[in-house]
Amino acid sequence: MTKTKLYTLALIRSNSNILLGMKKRGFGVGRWNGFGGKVHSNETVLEAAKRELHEESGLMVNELQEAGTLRFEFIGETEIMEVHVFTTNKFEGTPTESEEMRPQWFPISEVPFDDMWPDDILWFPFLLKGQKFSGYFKFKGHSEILDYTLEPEC
Ligand SMILES: CCc1c(NC)nc(N)nc1N1CCCCC1
Repeated sequence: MTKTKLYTLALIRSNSNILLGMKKRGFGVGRWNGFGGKVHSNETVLEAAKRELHEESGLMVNELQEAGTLRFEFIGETEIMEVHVFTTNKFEGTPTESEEMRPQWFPISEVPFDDMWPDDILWFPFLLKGQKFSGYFKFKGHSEILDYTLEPEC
């Protein structure tokens, strides 16, 4: 029986820059990504997004904008990962390295897609345009997308 597990992902903007973190251990290690993780049973998705962002980057936010929803199937695994993507350009604090992530600002024109999850290059344009999106990706291993759907969502 396929189970869906909730995750968050927060992408922080500042003018023409975006904050990414180099994952230092665990799932996705060695790839740049936004900040996020699992939603705990005693919190909302939005609360989890703010908590994970603070834990992984040191930044504090009052508000996060919903940017989109991504669902991931990995061949051979029963769990569907449902990732709620958020963004904001209003934050407090200074990006600080954590045990999980090493934060770095990138100009939007220099997002290191070659060192990110392969789906990111597909949905980033929606995020950067402020167009909400909904996507479903079927992965074989951690680097091959077998098929996917991705559409704007009102
Ligand atoms: C593995 C799912 C995933 C993914 N594709 C496969 N792409 C990006 N950018 N982030 C992902 N998450 C973000 C939430 C925390 C887990 C990793």
